[in-house]
Amino acid sequence: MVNLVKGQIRQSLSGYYDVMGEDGVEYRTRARGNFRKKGQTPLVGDLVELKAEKVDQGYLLKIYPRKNQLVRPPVANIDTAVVVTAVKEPDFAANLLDRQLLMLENHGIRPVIYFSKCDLLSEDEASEFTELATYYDRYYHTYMSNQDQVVASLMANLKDEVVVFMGQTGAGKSTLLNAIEPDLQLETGEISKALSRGRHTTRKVTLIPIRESLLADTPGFSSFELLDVTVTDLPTLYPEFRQYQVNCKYRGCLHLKEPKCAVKEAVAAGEILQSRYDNYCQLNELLANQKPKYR
Ligand SMILES: Nc1nc2c(ncn2[C@@H]2O[C@H](COP(=O)(O)OP(=O)(O)OP(=O)(O)O)[C@@H](O)[C@H]2O)c(=O)[nH]1
Ligand SMILES: [Zn+2]
Repeated sequence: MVNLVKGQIRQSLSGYYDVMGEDGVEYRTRARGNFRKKGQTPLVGDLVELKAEKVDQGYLLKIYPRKNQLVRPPVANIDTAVVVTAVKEPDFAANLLDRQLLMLENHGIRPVIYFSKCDLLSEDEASEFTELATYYDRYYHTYMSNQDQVVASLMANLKDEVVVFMGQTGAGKSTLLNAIEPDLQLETGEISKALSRGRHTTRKVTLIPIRESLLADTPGFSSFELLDVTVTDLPTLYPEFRQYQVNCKYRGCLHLKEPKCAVKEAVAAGEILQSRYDNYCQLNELLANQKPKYR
């Protein structure tokens, strides 16, 4: 008897896709040539339909439309990305954090911020960062690594979601994933990673069920590519701009040189963080000078 089942790809490894069926059964499947012809590659996180004579001999029939997808890690239908950002070592860079937040907003992925290495801050620096974290927390859930029960609060926020971890190299992604699930035993630190380079030659991506969420065990990297965003869409990716722009005098105000701009007034009044606004102006210039893309 041949079974037709709907499910979600939970793991991809050397051309095999392990699918958790809606019937609670795990199927090992392959993609037939029909996907290649269409130029489609199944991704972990994909909602699929499959046919299986035996649980280890299924094949994928259909991939349902994705709500989003990332390149690194290659995962589809992501609900939330935890942006791991070191407050020190490497030095905190507000514009890097902001770019990651924008990229995620643009993909329809909810960003959550995790400030790592807070234990390295002096008392003065710590109070400065707490202020910064409080600002970001108004618009995104924000955690500081030295908070009490930080892993438990973070995980409570990620229930029933597909979650990826991202951030600069050395930010502490593997360390955080290990704290969430010690069984992962991900290597941390540059030296141990350098020693084992080349050992893991197969590319495996897994969504692991941990405390009622599905976590990608492969951390992602920050993307420094130019955003695929128009100059007019850019300000809509800043939640605090969205909040103030209704009071701008001009419709479609880009908050640059326009008079009576509520966003600029909020920056001047210290209600919007100067670094966020400066970063916006920089990106606007970058996008405005970007060569048009022909598709
Ligand atoms: N003091 C302190 N060190 C940390 C913390 N989190 C991570 N580290 C250290 O920072 C270094 C990098 O951490 P990793 O977890 O390997 O960073 P990563 O983001 O996975 O790095 P890549 O795999 O290179 O992208 C390691 O030496 C960790 O021990 C923290 O909260 N406090
Ligand atoms: Zn404005």
